[in-house]
Amino acid sequence: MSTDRRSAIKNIVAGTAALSTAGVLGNMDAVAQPLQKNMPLKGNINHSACRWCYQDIPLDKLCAEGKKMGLSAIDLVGPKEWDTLKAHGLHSSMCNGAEISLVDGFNDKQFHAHLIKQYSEMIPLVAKAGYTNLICFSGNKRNKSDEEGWANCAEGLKQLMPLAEKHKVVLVMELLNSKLNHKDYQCDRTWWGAELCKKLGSENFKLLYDIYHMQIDEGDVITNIKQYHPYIAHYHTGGVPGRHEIDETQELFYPAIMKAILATGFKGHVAQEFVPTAKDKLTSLQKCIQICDV
Ligand SMILES: O=C(O)C(=O)CO
Repeated sequence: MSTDRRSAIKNIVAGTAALSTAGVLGNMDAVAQPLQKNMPLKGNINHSACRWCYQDIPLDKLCAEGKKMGLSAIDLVGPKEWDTLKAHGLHSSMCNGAEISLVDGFNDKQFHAHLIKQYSEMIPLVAKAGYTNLICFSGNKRNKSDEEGWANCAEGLKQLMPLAEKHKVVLVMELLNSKLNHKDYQCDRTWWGAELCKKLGSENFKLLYDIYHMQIDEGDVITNIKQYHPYIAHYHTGGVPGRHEIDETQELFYPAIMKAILATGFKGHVAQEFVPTAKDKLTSLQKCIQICDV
């Protein structure tokens, strides 16, 4: 290598290190950097984390530690735990507790009576607590075509829309992969969920775009977010493959995904839903928040 070329490369490396130390590259290099304990958050992304990923940590501790690292909400918590969130000044960004299960959902008429009763009871509770998003699921296909799934979901959900609209609650159907984790789940493609939103024609039914699940089933994450964002109320994260930390050990580049989400004008929450591999799960959570803090 010529001396000129070698010294040019040295200069680039030194320059990059200097920029990085000064924090100029910000979270674009947070992916591969160790956690920066006192890095202030930028305030553009509303950060949340899913309760189930930290089951062995008492909710009170998760809230206290989460708040310190910049969480403004916790996901997938039901009425019994809302008081704990409130005591810490945290929002419930995706309420649960009305669903039967991921496999038994709105795409099957045999569950409609039960689901309508449960959601009719839960919607006013969500509203009274000052929350908006309530999770729901399509259920498994069990040989139903796309058309039958859409028709059944629409028939069941339509009965809940007037109550949801009255209480300003949004029923949010989660997109899950059917290739690996939830075989036979029906709402497994963004276009399928968006079509259901169109059939319902209500701002009170939207989608939870789970970045981990959708990378597995359809990829094109940023393109799909750009195309379908009017139907998306909420986002979940997770590293692919493995659903672990969203750092340099996996294939998605979360800072770019977060920038694409912000560019759509999104004002909701992004909830971390990776299963930590690190012994110190809360340090992992803080680092993943930093990665997403664009
Ligand atoms: O169970 C799962 O895989 C989920 O993503 C639920 O949010």
